[in-house]
Amino acid sequence: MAQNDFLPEPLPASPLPLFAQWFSDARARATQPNPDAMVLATVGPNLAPSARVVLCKRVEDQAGYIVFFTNYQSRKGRELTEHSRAAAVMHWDVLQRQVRIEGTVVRSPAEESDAYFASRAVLSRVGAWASDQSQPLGSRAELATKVEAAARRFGVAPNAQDGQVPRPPHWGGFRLWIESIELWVEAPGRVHDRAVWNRSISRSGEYTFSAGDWKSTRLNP
Ligand SMILES: Cc1cc2nc3c(=O)[nH]c(=O)nc-3n(C[C@H](O)[C@H](O)[C@H](O)COP(=O)(O)O)c2cc1C
Ligand SMILES: Cc1ncc(COP(=O)(O)O)c(C=O)c1O
Repeated sequence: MAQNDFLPEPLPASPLPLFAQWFSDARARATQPNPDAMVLATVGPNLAPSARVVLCKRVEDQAGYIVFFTNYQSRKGRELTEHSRAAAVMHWDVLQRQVRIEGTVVRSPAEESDAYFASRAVLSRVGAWASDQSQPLGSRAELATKVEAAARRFGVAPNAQDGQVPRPPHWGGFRLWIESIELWVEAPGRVHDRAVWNRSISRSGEYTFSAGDWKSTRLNP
């Protein structure tokens, strides 16, 4: 990206097409090994925040949510089940861009999780059965034994390229519905370009929200 390629003036009514463009720019330019990586923050007991990296597997810019996949019994999975509020941050250093998202999660429909799980490498599918994500583990050898047992259960050889491994019921997607999104562009002298868009959303179905209009605000850096 050219330096000083700032946010449009006036700001667009919806930030989502621009966000989707930034996300696809980062993937197309392969700016880093995992350009779809984002830090995901959740709320734990006593309102303590916790954060970790996950991969953003889909940007749904028409409806206004993003999707990531994980173990529903992991720490993040349990925290999101208890408190549905979450925040995510993407940063593409080479593009001098940052995106901050805040919103509410719902689990993805089972068919969508099935479809994504089926697209994963077979050993990643075996691993999802073997790993009780975020639970204590005695040793690496203990995990290797669990991986071997899961592979045997589904008839998958150690060097297999494919196999029939169904999705574990405790593994699937979350849709993070966007209520607030900030787009940030780096600028010389730390005089960066920032704008935030907010909207209200209300649950309209098991997986869906209806959303009000966006309100945009430029911010000091
Ligand atoms: C680049 C990268 C991508 C990752 N993507 C995912 C992911 O999409 N889903 C996931 O469950 N864990 C992913 N992880 C592992 C998580 O960061 C984390 O270690 C794990 O999910 C356990 O988090 P928790 O104990 O907070 O639930 C990724 C880690 C890295 C470094
Ligand atoms: C534990 C775990 N689950 C899920 C993912 C999501 O990516 P993929 O479905 O491409 O394996 C990752 C990516 O690093 C991961 O580490």
